[in-house]
Amino acid sequence: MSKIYITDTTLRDGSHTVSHKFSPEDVKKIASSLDAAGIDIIEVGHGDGLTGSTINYGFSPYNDFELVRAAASVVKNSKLAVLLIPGIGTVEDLERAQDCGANAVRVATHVTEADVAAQHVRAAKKMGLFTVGFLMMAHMASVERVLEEAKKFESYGADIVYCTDSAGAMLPVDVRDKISTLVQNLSIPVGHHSHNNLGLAIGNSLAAIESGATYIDGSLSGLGAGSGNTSTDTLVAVMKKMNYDINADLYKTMDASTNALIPVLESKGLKTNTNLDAMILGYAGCYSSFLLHSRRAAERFNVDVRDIIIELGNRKAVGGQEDWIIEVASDLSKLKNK
Ligand SMILES: C[C@H](O)CC(=O)C(=O)O
Ligand SMILES: [Mn+2]
Repeated sequence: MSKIYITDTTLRDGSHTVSHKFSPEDVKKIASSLDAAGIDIIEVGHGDGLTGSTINYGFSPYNDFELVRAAASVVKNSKLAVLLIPGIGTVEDLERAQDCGANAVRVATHVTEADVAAQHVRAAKKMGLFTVGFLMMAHMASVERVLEEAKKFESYGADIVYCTDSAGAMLPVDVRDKISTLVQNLSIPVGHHSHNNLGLAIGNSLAAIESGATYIDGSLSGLGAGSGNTSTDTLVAVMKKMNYDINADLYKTMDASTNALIPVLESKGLKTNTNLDAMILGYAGCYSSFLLHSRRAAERFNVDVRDIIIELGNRKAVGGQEDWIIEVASDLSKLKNK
């Protein structure tokens, strides 16, 4: 199985959800957690890309360059990306973003208009940036047309090309058709970016991976435009469960949501209905009604509730065996204090 690389777009697509009001401090908190979690690429900036802060797309109190600089001050291992939509941002903006610490760019165009990105992709490559061609609204074009446009990005020198479901309108069968055609006919890697408007983001991401995509987007707790993006947290859990080779660490990715993103959202009066302990029930194959008792046992024995749930899954506990929860928590506590 090929290695799968994850791009997290909490700080760019997720920016739509906070009306482009992530501050440099918010960016530092979230980007450092994503970096610590082993996320391969962290995208930062206005939701509509570099210099998107306008009357058309919504003003941000912070400019993209401040945000990139804030992320660059904490990111040690991940690539740091910006999104550039030719016509909104310019090559000069990209140079400035690079000066602030960006080392990757996603050049985004409508799915039938890759032509407008030729000079931006060539300039980005010349600047030594990791360069992604990002074909938006991919549901609107036929498989053949998506391939034709993707080939343009390849010919301009892009390192990867994305088939982007901007409207969250694609069904798994559409994702399979488009991604497998790109994979079979391009010599550069293929990526996919989902939106969850039909509740299909994780399923479509998996369909993309099973069709040969090796770059997948997510965002913490699924934060993003519309119903949000593929949740990076869930994506990492599912990929680990399926034994895919990824760099991200499951607990640290969850912690990035719980300890970085959620407090930032709460500070802005926003809430998510993320329930990551429940996600671990699915990861571990543990009975859903065990969650409440597991949380209580975690507190009582001062152990991580996720470890309890995973161990209950390993021991194949079923309904009626709730007493095992205490036993597992006690065993984990003894191991911890050994
Ligand atoms: C500018 C858009 O928000 C880019 C994107 O994430 C998408 O098309 O989806
Ligand atoms: Mn998007």
